[in-house]
Amino acid sequence: MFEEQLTGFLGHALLQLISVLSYYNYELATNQHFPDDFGPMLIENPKQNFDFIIIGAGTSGCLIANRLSEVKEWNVLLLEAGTDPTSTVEVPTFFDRLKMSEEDWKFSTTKEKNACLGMLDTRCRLVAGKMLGGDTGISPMHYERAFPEDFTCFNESITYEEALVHYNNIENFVGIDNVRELGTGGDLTISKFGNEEHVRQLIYNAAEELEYTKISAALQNLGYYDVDGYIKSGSRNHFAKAFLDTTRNRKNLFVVRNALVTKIIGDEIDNRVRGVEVYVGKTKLIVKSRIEVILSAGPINSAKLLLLSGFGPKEQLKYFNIPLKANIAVGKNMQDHIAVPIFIKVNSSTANETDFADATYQFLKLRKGPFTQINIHDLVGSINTCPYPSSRGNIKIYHYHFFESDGLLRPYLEHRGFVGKIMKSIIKANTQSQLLVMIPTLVLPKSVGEVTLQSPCPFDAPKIQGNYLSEEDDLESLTCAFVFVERLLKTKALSEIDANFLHVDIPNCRSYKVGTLGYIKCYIENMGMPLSHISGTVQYGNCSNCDACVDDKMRIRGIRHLRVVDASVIPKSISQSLEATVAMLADRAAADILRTWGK
Ligand SMILES: Cc1cc2nc3c(=O)[nH]c(=O)nc-3n(C[C@H](O)[C@H](O)[C@H](O)COP(=O)(O)OP(=O)(O)OC[C@H]3O[C@@H](n4cnc5c(N)ncnc54)[C@H](O)[C@@H]3O)c2cc1C
Repeated sequence: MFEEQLTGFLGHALLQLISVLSYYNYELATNQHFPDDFGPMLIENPKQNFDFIIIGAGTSGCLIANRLSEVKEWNVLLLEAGTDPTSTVEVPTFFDRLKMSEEDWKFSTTKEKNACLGMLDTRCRLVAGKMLGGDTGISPMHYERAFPEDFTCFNESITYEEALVHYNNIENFVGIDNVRELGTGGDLTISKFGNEEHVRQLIYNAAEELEYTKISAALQNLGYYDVDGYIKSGSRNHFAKAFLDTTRNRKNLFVVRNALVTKIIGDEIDNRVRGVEVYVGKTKLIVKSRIEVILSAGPINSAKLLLLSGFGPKEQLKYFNIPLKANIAVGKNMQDHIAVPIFIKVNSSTANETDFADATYQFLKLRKGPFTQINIHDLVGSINTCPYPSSRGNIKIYHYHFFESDGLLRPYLEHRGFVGKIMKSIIKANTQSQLLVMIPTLVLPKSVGEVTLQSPCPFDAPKIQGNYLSEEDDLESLTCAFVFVERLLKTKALSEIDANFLHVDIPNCRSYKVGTLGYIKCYIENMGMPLSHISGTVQYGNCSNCDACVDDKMRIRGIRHLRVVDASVIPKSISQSLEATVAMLADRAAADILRTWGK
């Protein structure tokens, strides 16, 4: 079945690569980059004390573990629910195939009212990486610093100038196009993807006709650009590789896989956190921390774990009979970027001739060629639309290109959860023409969601109410972006390839005339989907009487020795992708920990 679906250029090439990998049992995954699994030793002796326990070896967890274990006197325990990234993670072009895999937490929202209406059961799928490296193992690897204006949400606790120091600490840009002056001495190698498909030049030309010129690595806020990526020598440079590799020989960093933390434990008398309850495989352990517990489980799981441990809204915890430790607004204020894929039929050929065997050889032997690329997803437009434009651009447009009868189209649609009729209509169109997908994404949404508990059982998924597009302004913004894409299709550049809007058969929108405002809104509500760029669930703030859960040092308010360091603390969606900023915050938190507890 899987093989039948893999037709089209990349589908064939993918199949070839997979068969070569399995025939030769080719090990692409690089677990030799990581410290050994300390799980068996921890089970044998759980009573040993650690100075720091870090929950989650994702983006923030790997970076913090790296920084803290630089201090030889500190013993650092890093607990990760997932395992080592597999071979698939290594190959950049497979980035979209990791959704719904074992390396994805596979979350979904409750039934939505204004978005994802064309998805199964009207639930939005949310993706989150479950492996060493976390989301950096599952994302398309875009690396973008936030804009100075994005820092207003930190209430002046973090200035752009301070952030620049930490961005620089992390980055190691290799290549010539470093106009934004990214750092060059850090652990995270960043470069360009180097895709040169003909169609991207046409998109650049079309955007230019609408006065959005090509900008270099987003030096300016508005325009089209080739985004930077954390890719190193043709492979994904996820954060476990970038930040755990150099720690391999340290004797004071202990990394445990298959370690699901189920509770943060402490003393009510002095409001002090003292360790965690964790299942290593099936073995339940209590592990103690001498200095701090650092929660870096990502924006959904960090909120869930805090709630399970008694840090959250009083009423909710009472409902689940969880003893209250701090009455704070955990789980409220969930922010995300929301996107709408617009499918476009391309009737002229835009394909570059590629030899499948050659592509496979190029990747396996030389780490070059199409497998080192992420389709044309590294081509990004940053534009401004009504009704509330922003100087940083309120809409990003991402791109994807499917060749005729492309076998990667079905998994693309399935992983996003589209209902059968919608899938069928798009796949049918693809048997006759190539498809270009333009994906306008609202990066500064007003709608706010919430993460709560489904039950007090730590093994149950949390309840996630996305509330996507619940604010009318958000729907208006995406409607304006949709109209912008229609204008792009009318440009001279895109007329050359006979690019036309694909009329997708969306059962809920059949009563609308295609092209009317009613149709566009219906299209957005049905096809609109989140990008899982989630933040805000444990929000940061420097005020004493507000919904902030952590202070400006990311410590849980009113609680000692517990910090939250991950995407959940960012209080408001930022206009750029999140990883660079999440890493910047982790580097800043590590510096603060070193200042506070260092000898
Ligand atoms: C599909 C996708 C694509 C994205 N694309 C981009 C992009 O291209 N560029 C960009 O800048 N941003 C992107 N983002 C956003 C960005 O990746 C995230 O905001 C950021 O990586 C989050 O980092 P984090 O440290 O908060 O959490 P994560 O990186 O998610 O790490 C959390 C880790 O904690 C582990 N964990 C969770 N619960 C427990 C527990 N109870 N016990 C033990 N371990 C636990 C998880 O398994 C995971 O490894 C993307 C996000 C997703 C999901």
